[in-house]
Amino acid sequence: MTRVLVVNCGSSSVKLRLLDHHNEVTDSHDLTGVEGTVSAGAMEEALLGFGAFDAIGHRVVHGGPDFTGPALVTPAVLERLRALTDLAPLHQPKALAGIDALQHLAPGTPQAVCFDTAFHAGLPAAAATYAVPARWRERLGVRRYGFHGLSYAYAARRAAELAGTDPGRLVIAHLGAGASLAAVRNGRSVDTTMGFTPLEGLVMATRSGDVDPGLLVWLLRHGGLNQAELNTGLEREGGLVGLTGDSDMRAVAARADAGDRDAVLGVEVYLHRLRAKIAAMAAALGGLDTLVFTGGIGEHQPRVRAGALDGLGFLGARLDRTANDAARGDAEVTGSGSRVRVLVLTAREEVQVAEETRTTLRAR
Ligand SMILES: Nc1ncnc2c1ncn2[C@@H]1O[C@H](COP(=O)(O)OP(=O)(O)O)[C@@H](O)[C@H]1O
Ligand SMILES: CC(=O)OP(=O)(O)O
Ligand SMILES: [Mg+2]
Repeated sequence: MTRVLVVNCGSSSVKLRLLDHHNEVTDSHDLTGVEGTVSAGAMEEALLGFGAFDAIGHRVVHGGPDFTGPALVTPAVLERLRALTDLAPLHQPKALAGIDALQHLAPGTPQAVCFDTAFHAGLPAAAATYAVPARWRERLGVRRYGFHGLSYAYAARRAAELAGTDPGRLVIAHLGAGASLAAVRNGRSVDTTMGFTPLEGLVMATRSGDVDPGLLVWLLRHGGLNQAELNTGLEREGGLVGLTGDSDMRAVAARADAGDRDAVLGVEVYLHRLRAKIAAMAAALGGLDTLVFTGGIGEHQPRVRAGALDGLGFLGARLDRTANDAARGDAEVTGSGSRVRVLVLTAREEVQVAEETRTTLRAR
């Protein structure tokens, strides 16, 4: 019966949603372009006019090795989350600041933390392990975690509901400011494109995604960069912004349409990587039955969906161009003769967070 205030600190936004006990969003506010942290003052202003709530649920990107499910916020939990800051530098400080702000604004209201990493906690060892020295893996805990799990958990359920059957070998593309893919079977993650941090994999708004690890060593030794500059280049000045000067796919796509050469290349690099990784996820599943697009770009950019499927005909995936261009909200965009169901789903991380928050409170 609990009304839950959900705080979703993404890399490019802070999204506040108040959900009633039916998971209907009754109040909502987005803070966009938020860098670094969120102050209590900003949070208080954003919450003006929101109705009453009984609990608060936070999306926290990194749960490290310890948090494989949601937890109630306690001083000890906060201490453990603070230790993970460098593993998700664009997200973790913001989420912690949000928890702190709400402890001041709504003292006594229970707060839960729900993790992006939890959905991938059961990744098969072959997908979770980097081929690095054993002492790094054992002493430093170097492994692949995976992220966007709250979005994947919701989308996997919703895909089954919409398709009216088990989605089978399911690949979900969460394409927002951050972007990743998950290979899902029977509701479980069997592979994903992000790793130890949310920097691995696809080209993102400001993150490079995959680069040759040898490049990093070379840049430190010969590129005149220190580790802070290397971090900034990969996390904040790479990806679409590094390729085109714009971090927002809307602007990049508009410039590409107008023939801007950097923007054309930016879209090509983005799509080249996306297609390659969709095929890799399909390989982890031994085939592909359902492909889902979600996240700001996945939901709102038909040209990115079309571009991703262009060249993936060998997987049996075809798009209905008209349905793809017209898709609003949750929609099926499968083309005729396609052996793969293609769906567009609105990302609803807040639903997953609200449900996990209620579960955590009940278990208290
Ligand atoms: N209405 C829209 N039309 C086209 N693109 C959009 C739209 N809304 C969002 N996007 C794209 O989605 C990106 C943000 O995705 P989102 O999932 O909201 O990000 P975050 O990672 O902050 O949660 C924007 O940078 C933009 O490129
Ligand atoms: C994990 C991650 O990259 O999240 P977001 O896309 O919200 O920045
Ligand atoms: Mg997001």
